[in-house]
Amino acid sequence: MLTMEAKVVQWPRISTWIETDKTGRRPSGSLQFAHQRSRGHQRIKVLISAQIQPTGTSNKQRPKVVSVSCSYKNFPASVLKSGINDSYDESMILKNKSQEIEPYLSGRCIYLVGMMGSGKTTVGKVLSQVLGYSFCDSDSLIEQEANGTPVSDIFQLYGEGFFRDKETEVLRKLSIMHRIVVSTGGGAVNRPINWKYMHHGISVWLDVPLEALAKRISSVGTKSRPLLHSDSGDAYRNAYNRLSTLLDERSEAYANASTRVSLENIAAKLRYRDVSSLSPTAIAIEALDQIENYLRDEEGMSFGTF
Ligand SMILES: Nc1ncnc2c1ncn2[C@@H]1O[C@H](COP(=O)(O)OP(=O)(O)O)[C@@H](O)[C@H]1O
Ligand SMILES: O=C(O)C1=C[C@@H](OP(=O)(O)O)[C@@H](O)[C@H](O)C1
Repeated sequence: MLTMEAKVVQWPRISTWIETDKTGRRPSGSLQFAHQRSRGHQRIKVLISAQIQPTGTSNKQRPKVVSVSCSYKNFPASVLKSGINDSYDESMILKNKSQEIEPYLSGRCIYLVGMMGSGKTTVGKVLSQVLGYSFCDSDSLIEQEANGTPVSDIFQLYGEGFFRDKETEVLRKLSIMHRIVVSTGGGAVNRPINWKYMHHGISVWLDVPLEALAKRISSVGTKSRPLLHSDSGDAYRNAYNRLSTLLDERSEAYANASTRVSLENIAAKLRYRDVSSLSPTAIAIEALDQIENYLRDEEGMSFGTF
């Protein structure tokens, strides 16, 4: 989005006056201007609106512009200039973005990968809803296949190796399916065979700072996450230390994903101090942006004007 902002600044010339509304002797109302320009195969359209109000009773007083907004690619000024600051904007952006991208996915599944607590389930549900996809949690499928035995019990009763085999089996079955957003288990990235299956679709690595992961996990508890479970000590510290070791072991494997969504990058773009204020919707928007970039690189696709 930062690059979009730069593009808006680069082309200040306004070519078309779309609408003007002046009432009575004292002007008030709104002005809208659009500027279109071709860039390669894309047409870029920037829309600038100004709300105008009279400042007093005297006709000599000049009207004042009370707000100026600018949008580009359906991104309103709040996003382009000062970040996403309202959930209505976010929902609209997400909806528009998903409608743009969905046809180019050709039904391919989306696999969310990332550490425990990175938001694969939370963000995955948002994405599936806007794309009109089904949602699947690979841990839940493993539990179903084990007659409802929870993941933590599977680990305890049969060991991690057994769980990993089931995980691979579930990913193999999903790889021939379409139109599903899959939330994978945090360790699914370790086996190369799992990548073979996940590369049937598009994978998205949710890259979340350790502090945020440990905070989220220690607040919900580690009972359902056997690799993090500990009965004693400081929950945050324990989770942080264990996650840190796992991340060291897995970073390279996560980087196999088709795309990466860095919460630190989103927070920086939106000028948030830290990632804890980022909503699942804002993260889903970035995921769609990254998927769009991936599709463009992959196919050299020509997306329509936005
Ligand atoms: N953007 C977010 N902001 C704050 N909390 C979140 C966010 N995304 C997820 N969470 C919380 O973090 C915890 C783990 O999220 P979850 O989606 O289950 O992660 P995963 O499926 O990757 O293990 C849940 O309690 C969830 O509510
Ligand atoms: O990171 C891991 O190895 C694991 C993550 C868990 O899934 P979530 O990432 O959904 O918590 C679950 O598959 C299992 O406890 C192992």
